Amino acid sequence: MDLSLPNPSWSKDMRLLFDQFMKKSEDGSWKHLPSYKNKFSRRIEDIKVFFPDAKLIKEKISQAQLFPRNFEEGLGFEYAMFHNHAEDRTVCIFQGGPYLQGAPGFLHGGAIATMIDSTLGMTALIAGGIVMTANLNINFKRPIPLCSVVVINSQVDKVEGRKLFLSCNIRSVDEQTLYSEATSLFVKLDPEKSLT
Ligand SMILES: CCCCCCCC(=O)SCCNC(=O)CCNC(=O)[C@H](O)C(C)(C)COP(=O)(O)OP(=O)(O)OC[C@H]1O[C@@H](n2cnc3c(N)ncnc32)[C@H](O)[C@@H]1OP(=O)(O)O
Repeated sequence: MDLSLPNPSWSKDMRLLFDQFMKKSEDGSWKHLPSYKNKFSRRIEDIKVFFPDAKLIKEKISQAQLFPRNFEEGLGFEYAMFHNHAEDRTVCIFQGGPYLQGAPGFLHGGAIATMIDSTLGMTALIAGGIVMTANLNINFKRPIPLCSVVVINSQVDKVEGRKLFLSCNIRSVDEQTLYSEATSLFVKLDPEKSLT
Protein backbone atom coordinates (compact mmCIF):
# COMPACT_ATOMS: atom_id res chain seq x y z
CA MET A 1 0.00 0.00 0.00
CA ASP A 2 1.37 3.42 -0.99
CA LEU A 3 1.79 5.27 2.33
CA SER A 4 2.54 8.64 0.70
CA LEU A 5 -1.13 9.35 -0.04
CA PRO A 6 -3.39 11.60 2.10
CA ASN A 7 -4.84 10.05 5.26
CA PRO A 8 -7.05 11.48 8.04
CA SER A 9 -4.00 12.51 10.12
CA TRP A 10 -2.83 14.99 7.46
CA SER A 11 -3.36 18.68 8.32
CA LYS A 12 -4.95 21.19 5.92
CA ASP A 13 -1.49 22.47 4.91
CA MET A 14 -0.28 18.92 4.12
CA ARG A 15 -3.31 18.22 1.91
CA LEU A 16 -3.04 21.62 0.21
CA LEU A 17 0.63 21.04 -0.68
CA PHE A 18 -0.07 17.49 -1.84
CA ASP A 19 -2.87 18.72 -4.12
CA GLN A 20 -0.63 21.52 -5.47
CA PHE A 21 2.11 19.06 -6.41
CA MET A 22 -0.37 16.54 -7.86
CA LYS A 23 -1.68 19.40 -10.03
CA LYS A 24 1.91 20.25 -11.10
CA SER A 25 2.38 16.56 -11.96
CA GLU A 26 -0.47 16.65 -14.50
CA ASP A 27 1.85 17.94 -17.28
CA GLY A 28 4.52 15.39 -16.36
CA SER A 29 7.06 17.94 -15.07
CA TRP A 30 6.67 16.54 -11.55
CA LYS A 31 6.15 12.91 -10.54
CA HIS A 32 4.65 11.67 -7.29
CA LEU A 33 6.96 9.03 -5.76
CA PRO A 34 5.05 6.20 -4.06
CA SER A 35 6.42 4.91 -0.74
CA TYR A 36 5.91 1.49 0.86
CA LYS A 37 6.63 -0.12 4.22
CA ASN A 38 8.82 -2.78 2.64
CA LYS A 39 9.62 -2.11 -0.98
CA PHE A 40 12.69 -4.32 -1.22
CA SER A 41 10.84 -7.60 -0.78
CA ARG A 42 9.95 -7.41 -4.45
CA ARG A 43 13.56 -6.72 -5.54
CA ILE A 44 15.38 -9.46 -3.66
CA GLU A 45 17.62 -10.11 -6.68
CA ASP A 46 18.92 -6.50 -6.64
CA ILE A 47 19.49 -6.72 -2.92
CA LYS A 48 21.45 -9.98 -3.17
CA VAL A 49 23.79 -8.36 -5.73
CA PHE A 50 24.61 -5.36 -3.58
CA PHE A 51 23.95 -6.62 -0.06
CA PRO A 52 24.89 -10.34 -0.09
CA ASP A 53 25.72 -10.19 3.63
CA ALA A 54 22.34 -8.71 4.61
CA LYS A 55 21.32 -11.69 6.74
CA LEU A 56 18.03 -10.10 7.85
CA ILE A 57 16.97 -9.77 4.23
CA LYS A 58 17.23 -13.54 3.69
CA GLU A 59 15.80 -14.75 6.99
CA LYS A 60 13.21 -12.15 7.99
CA ILE A 61 12.24 -10.18 4.89
CA SER A 62 8.65 -9.98 6.16
CA GLN A 63 9.80 -8.13 9.32
CA ALA A 64 12.13 -5.58 7.65
CA GLN A 65 10.44 -2.20 7.22
CA LEU A 66 11.55 1.19 5.90
CA PHE A 67 12.29 3.03 9.17
CA PRO A 68 10.20 6.20 8.59
CA ARG A 69 7.24 4.05 7.48
CA ASN A 70 6.84 1.98 10.63
CA PHE A 71 4.91 4.40 12.84
CA GLU A 72 1.13 4.32 13.26
CA GLU A 73 -0.76 6.82 11.08
CA GLY A 74 -0.14 10.42 12.13
CA LEU A 75 2.20 9.60 15.04
CA GLY A 76 5.55 9.57 13.23
CA PHE A 77 6.66 10.52 9.74
CA GLU A 78 3.83 11.60 7.46
CA TYR A 79 5.41 12.53 4.13
CA ALA A 80 5.13 12.50 0.35
CA MET A 81 7.87 13.08 -2.21
CA PHE A 82 7.69 14.54 -5.73
CA HIS A 83 10.52 14.49 -8.26
CA ASN A 84 11.23 17.00 -11.04
CA HIS A 85 13.33 15.15 -13.63
CA ALA A 86 14.36 18.18 -15.66
CA GLU A 87 15.62 20.02 -12.59
CA ASP A 88 17.04 16.84 -10.97
CA ARG A 89 15.39 17.78 -7.69
CA THR A 90 13.02 16.21 -5.20
CA VAL A 91 10.55 17.94 -2.90
CA CYS A 92 9.32 16.22 0.24
CA ILE A 93 6.31 17.54 2.16
CA PHE A 94 6.65 16.37 5.75
CA GLN A 95 4.43 16.49 8.85
CA GLY A 96 6.29 15.20 11.94
CA GLY A 97 3.96 13.54 14.47
CA PRO A 98 3.98 13.59 18.30
CA TYR A 99 6.14 10.46 18.63
CA LEU A 100 9.08 12.37 17.05
CA GLN A 101 9.54 14.82 19.92
CA GLY A 102 13.03 15.98 20.95
CA ALA A 103 12.85 19.23 22.94
CA PRO A 104 9.33 19.78 24.32
CA GLY A 105 7.07 20.74 21.42
CA PHE A 106 9.78 20.39 18.77
CA LEU A 107 11.06 17.65 16.43
CA HIS A 108 14.00 15.50 17.50
CA GLY A 109 17.17 16.26 15.50
CA GLY A 110 17.40 12.57 14.55
CA ALA A 111 13.90 12.71 13.09
CA ILE A 112 14.87 15.74 11.01
CA ALA A 113 18.05 13.93 9.91
CA THR A 114 15.95 10.90 8.93
CA MET A 115 13.79 12.94 6.56
CA ILE A 116 16.82 14.77 5.18
CA ASP A 117 18.63 11.44 4.58
CA SER A 118 15.49 9.93 3.02
CA THR A 119 14.86 12.87 0.68
CA LEU A 120 18.51 13.23 -0.35
CA GLY A 121 18.68 9.43 -0.65
CA MET A 122 15.69 9.32 -2.96
CA THR A 123 17.20 12.11 -5.11
CA ALA A 124 20.53 10.25 -5.24
CA LEU A 125 18.79 6.93 -5.97
CA ILE A 126 16.99 8.43 -8.98
CA ALA A 127 20.19 10.10 -10.23
CA GLY A 128 22.68 7.32 -9.46
CA GLY A 129 20.98 3.96 -8.81
CA ILE A 130 21.82 1.88 -5.72
CA VAL A 131 23.60 4.38 -3.43
CA MET A 132 24.45 4.72 0.23
CA THR A 133 25.02 7.80 2.37
CA ALA A 134 28.73 8.37 2.92
CA ASN A 135 28.54 11.79 4.55
CA LEU A 136 25.71 14.01 5.85
CA ASN A 137 26.23 17.50 7.32
CA ILE A 138 23.23 19.30 8.79
CA ASN A 139 22.88 22.85 10.10
CA PHE A 140 19.83 23.11 12.37
CA LYS A 141 18.93 26.83 12.08
CA ARG A 142 15.51 26.90 13.82
CA PRO A 143 13.67 24.18 15.77
CA ILE A 144 10.77 22.59 13.85
CA PRO A 145 7.49 22.67 15.80
CA LEU A 146 6.01 19.20 16.39
CA CYS A 147 3.05 18.40 14.08
CA SER A 148 3.88 21.31 11.75
CA VAL A 149 4.25 20.86 7.98
CA VAL A 150 7.58 21.63 6.31
CA VAL A 151 8.96 21.42 2.77
CA ILE A 152 12.31 19.74 2.04
CA ASN A 153 13.90 20.82 -1.24
CA SER A 154 16.76 18.57 -2.35
CA GLN A 155 18.98 18.56 -5.45
CA VAL A 156 22.04 16.96 -7.01
CA ASP A 157 24.88 19.52 -7.06
CA LYS A 158 27.70 17.49 -8.63
CA VAL A 159 28.50 13.94 -9.79
CA GLU A 160 32.09 12.68 -9.90
CA GLY A 161 32.30 9.02 -10.91
CA ARG A 162 30.49 7.07 -8.17
CA LYS A 163 30.27 10.16 -5.91
CA LEU A 164 27.06 12.19 -5.87
CA PHE A 165 27.11 15.50 -3.98
CA LEU A 166 23.66 16.72 -2.94
CA SER A 167 22.20 19.48 -0.80
CA CYS A 168 18.80 20.32 0.63
CA ASN A 169 17.00 22.78 2.87
CA ILE A 170 13.90 22.60 5.02
CA ARG A 171 11.52 25.59 4.95
CA SER A 172 8.10 26.43 6.35
CA VAL A 173 5.09 26.16 4.05
CA ASP A 174 5.15 29.97 3.49
CA GLU A 175 8.92 29.65 2.76
CA GLN A 176 9.58 32.45 5.29
CA THR A 177 11.41 30.28 7.82
CA LEU A 178 14.59 28.34 7.02
CA TYR A 179 14.65 25.46 9.54
CA SER A 180 17.62 23.35 8.37
CA GLU A 181 20.06 22.96 5.53
CA ALA A 182 22.30 20.02 4.68
CA THR A 183 25.00 18.84 2.32
CA SER A 184 25.79 15.21 1.64
CA LEU A 185 27.85 12.72 -0.28
CA PHE A 186 26.20 9.54 -1.58
CA VAL A 187 28.30 6.80 -3.18
CA LYS A 188 26.96 4.52 -5.91
CA LEU A 189 27.60 0.94 -4.84
CA ASP A 190 30.13 -1.11 -6.80
CA PRO A 191 28.80 -4.70 -7.05
CA GLU A 192 32.44 -5.88 -7.26
CA LYS A 193 33.19 -4.47 -3.76
CA SER A 194 31.92 -6.09 -0.58
CA LEU A 195 30.27 -3.65 1.82
CA THR A 196 31.37 -5.50 4.96
C1 LIG B 1 14.47 4.84 -0.87
C2 LIG B 1 14.89 5.66 0.33
C3 LIG B 1 16.40 5.95 0.26
C4 LIG B 1 16.95 5.95 1.65
C5 LIG B 1 18.44 6.21 1.57
C6 LIG B 1 19.08 5.99 2.92
C7 LIG B 1 20.56 5.88 2.71
C8 LIG B 1 21.20 5.44 3.98
O1 LIG B 1 20.79 5.82 5.06
S1 LIG B 1 22.50 4.38 3.83
C9 LIG B 1 22.89 4.04 5.51
C10 LIG B 1 24.01 4.90 6.04
N1 LIG B 1 25.21 4.71 5.23
C11 LIG B 1 25.97 3.59 5.37
O2 LIG B 1 25.70 2.70 6.18
C12 LIG B 1 27.15 3.48 4.44
C13 LIG B 1 28.38 2.97 5.17
N2 LIG B 1 29.54 3.21 4.28
C14 LIG B 1 29.80 2.33 3.27
O3 LIG B 1 29.19 1.29 3.11
C15 LIG B 1 30.95 2.70 2.34
O4 LIG B 1 31.81 3.63 2.98
C16 LIG B 1 30.41 3.33 1.05
C17 LIG B 1 29.48 2.33 0.33
C18 LIG B 1 29.63 4.63 1.35
C19 LIG B 1 31.59 3.69 0.14
O5 LIG B 1 32.37 2.53 0.06
P1 LIG B 1 32.99 2.07 -1.36
O6 LIG B 1 31.94 1.75 -2.33
O7 LIG B 1 34.01 1.05 -1.04
O8 LIG B 1 33.67 3.39 -1.90
P2 LIG B 1 35.08 4.01 -1.46
O9 LIG B 1 36.09 3.51 -2.43
O10 LIG B 1 35.32 3.84 0.00
O11 LIG B 1 34.79 5.57 -1.71
C20 LIG B 1 34.46 5.98 -3.04
C21 LIG B 1 34.82 7.45 -3.09
O12 LIG B 1 34.03 8.16 -2.11
C22 LIG B 1 34.89 8.83 -1.21
N3 LIG B 1 34.28 8.75 0.12
C23 LIG B 1 33.72 7.67 0.71
N4 LIG B 1 33.24 8.00 1.92
C24 LIG B 1 33.52 9.33 2.10
C25 LIG B 1 33.25 10.27 3.15
N5 LIG B 1 32.61 9.90 4.27
N6 LIG B 1 33.65 11.55 3.00
C26 LIG B 1 34.28 11.94 1.85
N7 LIG B 1 34.57 11.11 0.80
C27 LIG B 1 34.17 9.82 0.95
C28 LIG B 1 36.21 8.06 -1.24
O13 LIG B 1 37.26 8.90 -0.80
C29 LIG B 1 36.29 7.71 -2.71
O14 LIG B 1 36.65 8.89 -3.38
P3 LIG B 1 37.65 8.77 -4.69
O15 LIG B 1 36.92 7.88 -5.67
O16 LIG B 1 37.81 10.19 -5.13
O17 LIG B 1 38.91 8.13 -4.17
